[in-house]
Amino acid sequence: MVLLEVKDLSVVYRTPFGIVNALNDVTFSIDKGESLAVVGESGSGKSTLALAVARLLPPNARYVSGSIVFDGIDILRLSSDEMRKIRGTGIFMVFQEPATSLNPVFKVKDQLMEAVRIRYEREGNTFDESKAINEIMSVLKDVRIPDPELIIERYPHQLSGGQIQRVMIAMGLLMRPKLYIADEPTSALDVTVQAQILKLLKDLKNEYGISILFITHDIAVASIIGDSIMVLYAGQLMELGPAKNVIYEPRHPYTQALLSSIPKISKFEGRLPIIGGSVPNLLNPPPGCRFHPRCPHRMDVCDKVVPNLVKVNNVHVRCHLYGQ
Ligand SMILES: Nc1ncnc2c1ncn2[C@@H]1O[C@H](COP(=O)(O)OP(=O)(O)OP(=O)(O)O)[C@@H](O)[C@H]1O
Repeated sequence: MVLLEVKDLSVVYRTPFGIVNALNDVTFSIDKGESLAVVGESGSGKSTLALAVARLLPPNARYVSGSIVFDGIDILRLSSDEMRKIRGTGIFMVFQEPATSLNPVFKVKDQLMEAVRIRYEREGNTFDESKAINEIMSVLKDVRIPDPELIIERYPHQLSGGQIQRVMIAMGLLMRPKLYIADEPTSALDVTVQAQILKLLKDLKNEYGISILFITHDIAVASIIGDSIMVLYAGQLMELGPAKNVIYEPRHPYTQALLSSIPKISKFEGRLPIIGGSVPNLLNPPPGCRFHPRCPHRMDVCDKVVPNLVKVNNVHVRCHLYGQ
């Protein structure tokens, strides 16, 4: 069953220097209980996509086209109040900087209590403090927080990055959203903690049937967390499909280049140079395929015509190598 369906989504930012074309015609869906990892270099539009889905784009952003249907509701048509109700309960988002997601003046316990209270309210139940505390302790154990009794009495600044991240994951679970959006939630953490949190997210996805939209610049991380992977480049969706296909039979030259930087999981070891050049300035994106200036397989057509998204087996790819 489809939970989130995004069609032809384009987003721009207005800036003093002109219009930044951050997302162009992005189409994808996420089923209930499925995870999609979005991967691409810095500036490819990943955060813009996550914020667009949660309707948390900054004021200088504008939806140019497309639709976002969440749980059967076209969320671009909702009022801010209606959207607020969906956020937190239907859609929960953990930001890149987890430290800024918690309120510095309240103890962890109060903030988790509030999350439970919001859910009780949504479900039409009367808030019961002792029941809520039991639930909080049980979820903190699920997220492998050591000494939860001590942690809940602390303020956010008294926690480590890994602890804050786990508290945020716990908060998401207490809210029981249908869609959990995580924007680079592990990138500030050390590798061991990153691996633990990814495993935890996967376990929780399976246990609670939560859908996940996971943003990362690291295709190795994407391959761990994503049932499917979307490769974004300069605001264009380049490849989208089941993780195993994208990782083991990458079709787009950009996906291949991303994979060549982690030879261990790729059969492309040593066959492609590490990707040269950088993501273009989106005030003035390259015409045609936005990857063409860096592409080792560039053809005459590539700087003239935007390739269509074509289906090759069960993967969608936007590249002239695969026809129009
Ligand atoms: N508030 C903003 N105003 C103007 N331009 C913006 C704004 N936020 C992002 N951009 C631009 O939009 C494009 C996409 O940015 P976005 O942050 O979505 O990419 P990203 O892939 O998430 O990158 P990163 O990994 O660095 O966060 C970039 O060119 C960026 O400079």
